[in-house]
Amino acid sequence: MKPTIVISKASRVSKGTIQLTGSKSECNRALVIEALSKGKVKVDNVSDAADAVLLAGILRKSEVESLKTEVVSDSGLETQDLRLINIGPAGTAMRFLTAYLTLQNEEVILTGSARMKERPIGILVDALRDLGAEIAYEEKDGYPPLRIAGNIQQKAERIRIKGDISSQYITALLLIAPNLPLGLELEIEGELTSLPYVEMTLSMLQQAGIQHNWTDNVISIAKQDYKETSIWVEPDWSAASYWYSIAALSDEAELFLPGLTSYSLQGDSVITEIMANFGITSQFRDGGVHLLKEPKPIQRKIFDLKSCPDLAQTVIVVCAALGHDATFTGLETLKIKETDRIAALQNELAKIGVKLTEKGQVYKLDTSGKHIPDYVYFNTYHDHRMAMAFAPLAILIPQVEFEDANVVEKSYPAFWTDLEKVGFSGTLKG
Ligand SMILES: O=C(O)C1=C[C@@H](OP(=O)(O)O)[C@@H](O)[C@H](O)C1
Ligand SMILES: C=C(OP(=O)(O)O)C(=O)O
Repeated sequence: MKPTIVISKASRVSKGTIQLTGSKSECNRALVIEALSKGKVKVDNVSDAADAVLLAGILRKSEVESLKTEVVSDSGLETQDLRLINIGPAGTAMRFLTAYLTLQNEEVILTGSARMKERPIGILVDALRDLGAEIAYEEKDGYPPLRIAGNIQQKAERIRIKGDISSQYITALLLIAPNLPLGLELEIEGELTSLPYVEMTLSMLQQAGIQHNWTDNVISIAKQDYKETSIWVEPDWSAASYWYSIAALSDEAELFLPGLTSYSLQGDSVITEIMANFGITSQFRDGGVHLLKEPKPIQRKIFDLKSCPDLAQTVIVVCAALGHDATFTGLETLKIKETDRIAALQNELAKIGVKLTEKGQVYKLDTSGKHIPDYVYFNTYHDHRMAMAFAPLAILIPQVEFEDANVVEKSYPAFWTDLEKVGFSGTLKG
């Protein structure tokens, strides 16, 4: 049995300094760039996020298992060693490695957690096959596990890819582009979701000396060499968002998050603008950001989160907790993340009497039935963000318990201990 954790907070004042770990998104890109640059590019401030630690282990070749498989060759049935790479629940690692492994000179099986086997990857596999890669599905078409042959024989340089399901497919292709013999011209079809993540990829490639051209819906990267440099991974703005919720739900708040800047590569830094609506000012000074609370009536009623899907749970839970009815758009991709985040939000918000209803692509939050019980048990659905987005509710609810204390490790292992620094108490059970 996994331990649960019970969280409470005696006062509604939140003050303290929290040093956040490195961005999982930046770190995973930097690690792939490091590996493909053959050591020319180094990564500085590697994230503690489990997804990043795992990817670092794989790319730096310590976390691999060997699998005995039987193959038929000219001399009959033989046993062959095949590397089995299991990336657990790490979505970016799954997508980035799928592309990366087509360039390596061995055949591998790439798999993940039970949930990963439900997260689609067909769009990326089709694009890689169009380039010339050999990839086969081991179980269900369109989903991991994959058997990736390596040694891509590139047959096309221009390919098309759908942009509205996951930007991670596009990032995966852009990351390998400088190493493709013919380079890459990627034509993005339809609306591009999670746009800041593609911009992050291109900026990080640029830091590594890789130039690109982006005209209309075509991104081109020629075959080219990396420069010798090191890439510094910024602290994680998605993790910072939970501190903004804590400030928003507190009566008084003064929090300092060192290392965060207003010119971050991370689109989730838009949390500063979103939370300004909830009376949180962000002052960038002393080498970080100070969060200060000035209570004010909330005006904004519509939130479009297409560019920052990882903030959806944070913002929706804050609105629910403050009894602020609002409309949300841009949530289409949430159903294929660590869990179906729409269903998970609906189930858990119902525990405080709040409804999230879906009408086409518009989601409405109805807080008219909101109530604050003395105790709530929240399920976490193998989703770190379900735990972290709901934890600030302990400011309003005397005791909140979470199904799986370890779930936060995916992106923010120190989350529970950091909460203690600002007056929360946490007790592990089981
Ligand atoms: O590229 C990245 O680092 C990410 C892109 C986003 O995914 P989608 O592009 O699938 O929305 C985001 O939700 C994920 O947490 C990280
Ligand atoms: C969606 C997320 O991660 P991934 O897709 O990398 O599993 C996330 O961290 O919220």
